[in-house]
Amino acid sequence: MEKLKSLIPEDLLQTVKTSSVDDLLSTSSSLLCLFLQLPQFHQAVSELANPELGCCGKNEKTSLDLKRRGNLCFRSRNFDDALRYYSKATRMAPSDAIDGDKSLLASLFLNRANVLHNLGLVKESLRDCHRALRIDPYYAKAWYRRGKLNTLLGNCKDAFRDITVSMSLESSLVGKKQLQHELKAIPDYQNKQTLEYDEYHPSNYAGVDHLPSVQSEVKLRCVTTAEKGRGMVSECDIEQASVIHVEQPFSVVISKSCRETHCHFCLNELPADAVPCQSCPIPVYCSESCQIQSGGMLSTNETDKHQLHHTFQDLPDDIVEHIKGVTSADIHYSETECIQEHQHECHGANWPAVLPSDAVLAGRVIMKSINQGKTAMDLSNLQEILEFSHSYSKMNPESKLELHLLSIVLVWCLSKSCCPDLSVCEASVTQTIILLSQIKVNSMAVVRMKSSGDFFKCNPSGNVSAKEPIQSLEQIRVGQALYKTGSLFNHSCKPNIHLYFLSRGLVMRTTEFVPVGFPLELSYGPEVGKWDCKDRIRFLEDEYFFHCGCRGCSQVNISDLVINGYCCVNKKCTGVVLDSCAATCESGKLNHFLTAPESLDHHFQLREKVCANVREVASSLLTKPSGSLHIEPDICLKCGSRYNMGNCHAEVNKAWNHLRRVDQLMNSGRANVSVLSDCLRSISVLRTFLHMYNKDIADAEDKVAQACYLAGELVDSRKHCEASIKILKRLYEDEHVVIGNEMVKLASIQLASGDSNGAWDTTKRLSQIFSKLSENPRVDKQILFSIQYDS
Ligand SMILES: C[S@@+](CC[C@H](N)C(=O)[O-])C[C@H]1O[C@@H](n2cnc3c(N)ncnc32)[C@H](O)[C@@H]1O
Repeated sequence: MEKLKSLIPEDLLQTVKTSSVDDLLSTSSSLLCLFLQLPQFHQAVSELANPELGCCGKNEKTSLDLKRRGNLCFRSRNFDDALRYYSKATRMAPSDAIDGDKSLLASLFLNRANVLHNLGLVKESLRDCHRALRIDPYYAKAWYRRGKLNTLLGNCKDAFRDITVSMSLESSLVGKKQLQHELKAIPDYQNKQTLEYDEYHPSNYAGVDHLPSVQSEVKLRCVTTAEKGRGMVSECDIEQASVIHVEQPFSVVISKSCRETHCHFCLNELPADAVPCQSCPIPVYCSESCQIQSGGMLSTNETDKHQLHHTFQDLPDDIVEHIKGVTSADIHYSETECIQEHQHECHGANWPAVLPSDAVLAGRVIMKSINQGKTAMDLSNLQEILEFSHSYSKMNPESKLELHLLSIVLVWCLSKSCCPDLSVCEASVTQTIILLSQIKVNSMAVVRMKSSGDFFKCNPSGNVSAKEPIQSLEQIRVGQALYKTGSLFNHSCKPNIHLYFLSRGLVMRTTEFVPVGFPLELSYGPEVGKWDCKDRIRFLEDEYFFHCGCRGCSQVNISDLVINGYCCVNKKCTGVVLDSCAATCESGKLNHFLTAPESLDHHFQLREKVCANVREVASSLLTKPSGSLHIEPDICLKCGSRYNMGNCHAEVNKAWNHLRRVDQLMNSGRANVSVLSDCLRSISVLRTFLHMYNKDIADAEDKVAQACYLAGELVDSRKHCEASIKILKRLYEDEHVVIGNEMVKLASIQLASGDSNGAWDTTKRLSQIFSKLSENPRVDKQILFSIQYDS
């Protein structure tokens, strides 16, 4: 993009950077005219769009080379590396490539099945045998391995049939004899039931999670207001933790950082036997079901049924039926289920691998609209059909230029690599710029909760030393998706709904009781308690182009008063002192303070139900009549004492620098007892100057807990972790996920120190928190596991 930018004359550059949405046809036209005449442009885009110049096609030679390396690793019993090489080789192998007298792909699946078997991954290994047999039904070794694996799994009837098929394909007498021996070794198969269905058939191991149902009584309505545009409100009273909305995405794309670790369709973590796209090496899927729904084809060789009968004519009918059952590609999806979002990307060109996720997502939206016959080939009606809002005119100049360049490149790439009818003209570029700006404000990051390391692997008996970092839950961004109705929910820094994802699906639940007529709002990122008010406002202006006027940003709340607050000079006073920056921001809210409409007062009282000692922090402010409220910098909000901040900023910064250094030492595994005394000194400095509920102290306590844990000082570790939780409880509501995350750490410390009763209680509490927020089986499973382990 930088190269393209340098080709634009200064006056055109300025016109583009200062353009409004009404100027887009003209700015797109001028840029297109310029670029289409320039050889440098043609060279740059042909490297992206021309499949001949791309490196995103299958490559037999590379696949064979990877297979050879896999074989070497296998021979030296380095199974982990062998698995990696074989998996890479399956991605590069063309479906028609032959190695010796076998299909390359089938032999790779069987080799990988051997590795998986050696790694103890029996089910995964069985699935790979299945894949090999679907491609080559006459693959004796694959039938043999399948038989061995089925024996291991107790599927004796299947094992008997598999080995019988393998024996019928074996030409040598010695081999036949040996297999006969194996058959006899299968435990009393006649008396064992075979599985009702083949558990390892592709149609039976779809990785996609099912979405819960919306509560039947829940009714939502879309309303439009001058401040926020469209938004969703409740048409009835809605109880806390009700599922209010579920939705599959209009379009979705995997994050670049997760391309090797997560399924490109359902976005769940990849199993060891991931399957590649049939036509290109870019995506990998957790199962055939995801592979097909994404637009790929099943790796199969629809063998002539006649020939099958002929080859296996001496075998009994039930075994021939077994062969047909195992080798057929019996997995069907209706046209609506096959989303085919990837199909246009697998022509070998580089652009899907190189362009940013936003652009790949835009490409998917465009191709979906074209394939469904909804948009013209100059995309002129794209904006109307999508109906997403956008804020192009409010974007910063650099972003406007970026969007122009990206749109021209994307339209060119789509047209040259997969959709020749798509016209590269000012209309299509204009619509693509609008689409990209819609993606900016409407797309959601699809996230997953991930625990660091094996969850609670410490021994509850307490005799395991704490060498690993404390267990914690973190969110990872696995994809980016557009949801048509989901995008109508506005933002609030004090949200009343929480969203989570199951596979690609979006689920929204209320986090509190929502009265009829009240807006249903989620957080786009910043939340009261997590960020201070000015940072939240700045973030939303930069990323979403609006000035937030939610109740968190327009009404005084305790969290915003204390989050960056200093303590009062009067050591007996619990009041809070604000610096000038925070005081300006908070006093701006006073106009709105206590002016909420009568009908909503009850709701606010519920929200502001804070424990007595937190209310005390700003008690004078909270008890004064709204007209006489006044927030001044450097003055305690409770007792009015003046605080000369003097060098306290410098002292606080110095303490933080110490703590950051400890962080680095911990990350490089060099935390020891001597760094602990540094930590404790720093905490004590922070506690001298900052208000007791300042978020910085909670963060510092968390770090110190981690350092103590690594140094084996488990009693102190627990003390600091609990101190962090205590502060978080002042800043957030009791059952906020942030508190849950800190409790995960506490439970892990308790387990390591042998306090199984404490860990049991903590785990129950955090399980309650997570179960209110999510039905994500991955998170629940982890929590459940810890409970079972401990009990
Ligand atoms: C995902 S859309 C939400 C739906 C949007 N209101 C509509 O009409 O389509 C995000 C946009 O809604 C508006 N918005 C959302 N939350 C807001 C808030 N708290 N205050 C002001 N505007 C808001 C902003 O324009 C933002 O860029």
